[in-house]
Amino acid sequence: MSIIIRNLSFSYGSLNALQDINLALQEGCFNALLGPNGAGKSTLFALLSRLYALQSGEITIAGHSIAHHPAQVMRKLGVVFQQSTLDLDLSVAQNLYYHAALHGMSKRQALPRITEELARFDLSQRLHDKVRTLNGGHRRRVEIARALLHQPEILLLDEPSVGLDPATRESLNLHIRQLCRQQQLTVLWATHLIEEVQNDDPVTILFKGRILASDTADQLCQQHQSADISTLFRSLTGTST
Ligand SMILES: Nc1ncnc2c1ncn2[C@@H]1O[C@H](COP(=O)(O)OP(=O)(O)OP(=O)(O)O)[C@@H](O)[C@H]1O
Repeated sequence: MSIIIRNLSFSYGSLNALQDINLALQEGCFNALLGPNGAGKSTLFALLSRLYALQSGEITIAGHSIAHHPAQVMRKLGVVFQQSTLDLDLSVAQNLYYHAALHGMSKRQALPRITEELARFDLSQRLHDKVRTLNGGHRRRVEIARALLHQPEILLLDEPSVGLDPATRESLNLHIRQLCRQQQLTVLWATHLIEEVQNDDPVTILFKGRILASDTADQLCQQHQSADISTLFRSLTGTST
């Protein structure tokens, strides 16, 4: 299941944050959305997750138009926002049960899902701890576990590794890649860190609200005769990340 975006534009007053975006994610893959600060990544996430209403263009998620079938879309989608939305004074369990309830799951239905996701992230022992006592990497893992509770087919992550140390960033990135391989999860991972992108990833480079390039990192480098994705990014945008 994938996301298809057609002719999407969005402005904040006179500022065009996204201009004529056309994009189809590769199913079951780690799709990277690469752009410097202000490129429009968070605005795109706000539209995909229905925080913002569409102004123009169309988005189809897992075959459903987000404008016409929002409930079906939300069932298929998991979202991890840039800023943490965990309640620090609730336990991990309380945060997860609350989210499960929002998706219509009873406590009895939620418990095996919570157990499974926390085990996957090596966090089973922290179930009854307050989120405040977890380090940044573990909080991120809880947020991802939460986004996966209702078994979405597509997972959106907006700069999930910001503020984490390099080793934690890498392990999070590898973990998400494993989910793509094992569960055919379709992932959209927004980042401004080029080292988080691998050569065979489908990559979209967003700059000042426009898509400058979209293909696998390898293909893009070949097409533009660039030594690597970092060099290509610099030559296309005039900036380094
Ligand atoms: N609520 C808002 N009101 C007005 N302008 C906004 C608002 N949110 C974002 N913008 C502007 O829209 C453009 C795109 O911002 P956006 O946050 O989507 O980019 P981004 O790629 O996510 O950047 P960052 O990595 O810094 O979050 C920027 O010029 C930003 O200043």
